[in-house]
Amino acid sequence: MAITVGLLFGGCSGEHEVSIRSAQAIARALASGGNAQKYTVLPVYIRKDGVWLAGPTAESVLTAGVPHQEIPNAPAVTARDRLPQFDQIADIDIWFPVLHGPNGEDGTVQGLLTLMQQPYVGAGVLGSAVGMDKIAMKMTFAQAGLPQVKYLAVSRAEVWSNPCVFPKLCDRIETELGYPCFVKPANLGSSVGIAKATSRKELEAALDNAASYDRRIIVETGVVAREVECAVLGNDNPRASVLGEITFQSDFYDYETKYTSGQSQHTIPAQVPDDVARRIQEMAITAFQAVDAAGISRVDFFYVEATGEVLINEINTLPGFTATSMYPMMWEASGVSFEELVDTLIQLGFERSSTAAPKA
Ligand SMILES: Nc1ncnc2c1ncn2[C@@H]1O[C@H](COP(=O)(O)OP(=O)(O)OP(=O)(O)O)[C@@H](O)[C@H]1O
Ligand SMILES: C[C@@H](N)C(=O)O
Ligand SMILES: [Mg+2]
Ligand SMILES: [Mg+2]
Repeated sequence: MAITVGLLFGGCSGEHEVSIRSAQAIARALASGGNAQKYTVLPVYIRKDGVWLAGPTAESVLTAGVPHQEIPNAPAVTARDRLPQFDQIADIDIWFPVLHGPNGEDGTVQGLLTLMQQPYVGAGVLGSAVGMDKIAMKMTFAQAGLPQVKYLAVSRAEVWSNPCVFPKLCDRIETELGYPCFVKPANLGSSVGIAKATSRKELEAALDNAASYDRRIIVETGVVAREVECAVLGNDNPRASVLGEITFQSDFYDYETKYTSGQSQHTIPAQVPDDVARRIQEMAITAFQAVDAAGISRVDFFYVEATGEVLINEINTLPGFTATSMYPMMWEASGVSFEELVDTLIQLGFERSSTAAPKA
């Protein structure tokens, strides 16, 4: 009998639209070749307001590729409306959370599925939470000996609450990091809410904007470097893909550059010396294990060619699967087709859930 995969997508996150595009690609791969007989896909869509929808609405969002339009003047949503309708999801054998960003890639959904004793693809609560929060992630990477850019952790309260604190905060950033610096909401992805600041005025605006997305904000020294990524696949013995390099004309790899076809170029395998490639692959595995990721991750790096220095930027425990996303492309170039990749991820999800279950 076919395995029913609960394809969980959408979500309360600034990456909602990206999640829909990733889910479309995964649904196609699960319906192709040998996977078509092996798997039945049951789409489960989480609306931006947190309501879970299975059935025809989820199917139509997946087909159309656009978020569900909320009904004007609809009654206020209650906690009860948000909860998944269990009669519709009772047949699911394993969940594939294709959710990017907060409320999905951050351990929240993983916690719910763990409590329900449901197998799922990807990292558990710890790996998802640590991998999502760029401040916790960087502290973990530092502990694991991974080199990274200098950064400062900032809170929304420092940015918003007290007019005397804010100028001092900006002074500290200027003294300790200087310009250019990158201001980011700690818990987000797809470059949503990220800005490069080259002056005090830009820094102030960037902090205010990042604070609108998250209580936790990170400010980093800006580096001039090549951007290289590595895909990781596996549980306790993860393997690293060949590397990919991204190039673009824009100031940095922002949302539009990421998701508009033709705005970025991908070179896979990345043209870097063999020893550098090996070092980056090792660092990717170290990062994966340091945060306790599982199944899947993409690790992003800066390679400063002039000095040979490699700095880790971040890990993504549920990387994008869109047409311009690197994770499936790097595996394709490493000899793992998209169909094989989603099949492997599901098998790894079953394996992980059988070994992660606590002794009651
Ligand atoms: N410290 C930095 N120095 C130079 N460029 C940076 C720095 N931090 C981020 N960038 C630029 O911003 C982009 C997005 O940063 P980052 O990967 O941290 O964000 P993200 O939102 O988690 O992205 P995603 O999850 O989609 O990969 C980088 O790919 C790079 O182009
Ligand atoms: C989806 C996006 N956060 C990525 O890492 O690909
Ligand atoms: Mg990210
Ligand atoms: Mg990144």
